[in-house]
Amino acid sequence: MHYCPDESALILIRHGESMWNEKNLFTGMVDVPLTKKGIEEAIEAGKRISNIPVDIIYTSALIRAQMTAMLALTQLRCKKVPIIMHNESEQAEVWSQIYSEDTMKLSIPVVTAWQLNERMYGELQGLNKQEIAERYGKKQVHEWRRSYGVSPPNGESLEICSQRAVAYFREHIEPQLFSGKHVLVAAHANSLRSIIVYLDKLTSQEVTAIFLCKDYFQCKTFCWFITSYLPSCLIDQVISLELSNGIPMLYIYKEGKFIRRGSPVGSKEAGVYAYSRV
Ligand SMILES: O=C(O)[C@@H](CO)OP(=O)(O)O
Repeated sequence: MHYCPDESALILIRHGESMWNEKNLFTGMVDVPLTKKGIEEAIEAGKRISNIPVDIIYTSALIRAQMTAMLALTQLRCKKVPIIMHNESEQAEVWSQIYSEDTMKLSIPVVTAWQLNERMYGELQGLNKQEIAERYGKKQVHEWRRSYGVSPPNGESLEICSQRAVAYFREHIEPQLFSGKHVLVAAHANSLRSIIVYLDKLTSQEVTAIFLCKDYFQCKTFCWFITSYLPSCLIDQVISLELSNGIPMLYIYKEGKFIRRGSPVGSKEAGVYAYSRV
């Protein structure tokens, strides 16, 4: 499919596997790097979006998302250089100036924002997910992990995480898309889930229902019921709200609407992207 001048692409990528994902530990705002597998996932994600002419990148302030963005960018066909913008102080901004228009044209600004960080998991951070499920019960842990309004002990609920992530998206990222820029966002399971809820205009009740369904998907009879009675759009949402590590999700912004296009797969022809259902 070719790009139309009046549409812009929004690519959401959850970071590749982190060293605490590998150990099945609650990570939240703890800043851990990618594993070797996570590095490979990030490079593979880059291959899948290599034809999309990204104009600007947003990542969280955490290294696993920043590594994912930088590694994915090594695969971009346009061969532009991603440059992390430093505006943590006036001096940082001045001292990181680029004094060449041509060089600027060959670079892609990378904006880091703590508002896109993973939800803060409070007193669960660093603890093993399996052990916590055995200690507090699967239902309680599922509620902490996947409900909309319930917070883990001294942590953020998805709702609280959404308030900061979606506010940032609307204030900083949406205007870029409105102006026709193609945007890549490399972030985390819950901050991206928050943004998808906003893009798909889901209500908090639908989010909770979706996670209840997802939980029962493993149960055969319930699965028969759900696939026979639930609208396919909701079943799709059960799948797409859970972004897998390093699998890009593509939205097209067109005429004031966000259209989910599934996960892009790189194609041989420049400027063309195909997409597969997630
Ligand atoms: O531990 C975390 O930070 C998150 C994402 O890995 O876990 P969960 O999938 O339970 O939200």
